[in-house]
Amino acid sequence: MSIEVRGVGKRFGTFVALDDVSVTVPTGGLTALLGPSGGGKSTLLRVIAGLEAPDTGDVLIDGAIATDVPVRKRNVGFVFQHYAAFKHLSVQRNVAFGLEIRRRPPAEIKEKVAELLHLVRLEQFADRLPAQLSGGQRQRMALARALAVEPRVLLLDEPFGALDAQVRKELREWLRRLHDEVHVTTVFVTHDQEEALEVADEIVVVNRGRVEQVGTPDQLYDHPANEFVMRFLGPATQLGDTLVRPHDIDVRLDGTGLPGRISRITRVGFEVRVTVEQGGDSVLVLLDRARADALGLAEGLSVGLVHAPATARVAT
Ligand SMILES: Nc1ncnc2c1ncn2[C@@H]1O[C@H](COP(=O)(O)OP(=O)(O)OP(=O)(O)O)[C@@H](O)[C@H]1O
Repeated sequence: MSIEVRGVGKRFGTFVALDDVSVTVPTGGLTALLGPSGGGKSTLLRVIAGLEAPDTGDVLIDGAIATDVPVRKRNVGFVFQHYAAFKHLSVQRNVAFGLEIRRRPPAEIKEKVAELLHLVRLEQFADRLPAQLSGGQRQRMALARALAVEPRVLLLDEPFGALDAQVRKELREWLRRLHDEVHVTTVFVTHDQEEALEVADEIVVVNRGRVEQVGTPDQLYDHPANEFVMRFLGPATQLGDTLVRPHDIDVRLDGTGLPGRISRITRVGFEVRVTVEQGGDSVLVLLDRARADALGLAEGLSVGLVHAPATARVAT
C-alpha cells in the first residue's frame, strides 16, 4: 500500500507544525521519518494515521484520498514509544485482542497468534503477563499485536526510543529482518540518524515542519541537499569554503593541500582524531590508526589538508 502526502499543513494555534509537506512512501518499503525533536515527525505520522486532521492538503492511501476516512477504517497498525499493553492479559491474549474484537473464529485466532509469536520470537513467553517481559520483548509483543489484524500500513513512533542502546540496536536489526519477511509498508519515526541509516530503505528528513530531503541512506549521506542534512546525518567539519565529512579529509606532508597546523591528536580505539588549525577554522580530521602512524603525526606539525573527490560536500 503506497502512502502519498500532498501539500499537508498543520498548525497548533499560531505554531506551524507542518508546512506544505509532500512526500510519497513506496509500497512495501521501510521508510524513516528522521529529524530533530519538535521538527514535526510525530505530527506527520499522526496525520498519516488519521489521528490528526490536516488543515490543508490530503493523505492518499493506495491512490485514494483518506483524509476523511476515520482511523479505524484506514487499516493501519500503530506502535508508540510507551506502548500500553493490557496488563491483566497474557502475551498471547494481548496479541489476539484485535482479532477477538473482530470476531474471528477461535481456531483462526489460535493459529494466527502462534504464527505471530513465532515471528517476533516470543513463543515461550505466550502465557506471561506484560509486566514479566523485558522492555524489548514488550515492544516485540506490541509489533505482533499491531501486525495481527494484517494492517495495510504499519506506523511506528519511536518504537524503541525508551530502551537502552544495546537493546535498541538488537531490535532495529530485528525490525529490518521482520520487515524483509512481512513486507508491510512501514513508516517509523526516529531522531537517531544511525537508526535511520541502518534500518530504512528510504529516509525523509523532517525539520521545522518541512521536508529537507528524501532519499536512500546512501543518497542522503553522500549527496546531502543542504547544510542541515549534511550535519544531521553524520559528523561534518568546515574545510575552506566547504563543509565536508572529517573522514573524507586526508593529511599531506608533501606541501600540497590547504596549509594548517595540528593543535590536538586524540586516539580513540581504532580511530585517530586530529584537529588542524586552518585559515581560522579548527578542522576535524578522522584517520584510521595505520594512516596516522604511517604519517607520524604530532601536535604542532605543519600539514596540508585535501578533501577526497566525489564524497559528500556542501558549499557554505
Ligand atoms: N496537540 C498539540 N498542541 C500544540 N502543539 C503541538 C501539539 N502536537 C505537537 N505540537 C507541537 O508541534 C511541534 C512538532 O511536534 P512533533 O511531535 O510532531 O515533533 P517531533 O519531530 O515528532 O518531535 P519529537 O521527536 O520530540 O517527538 C512541536 O513543537 C510540538 O510542541
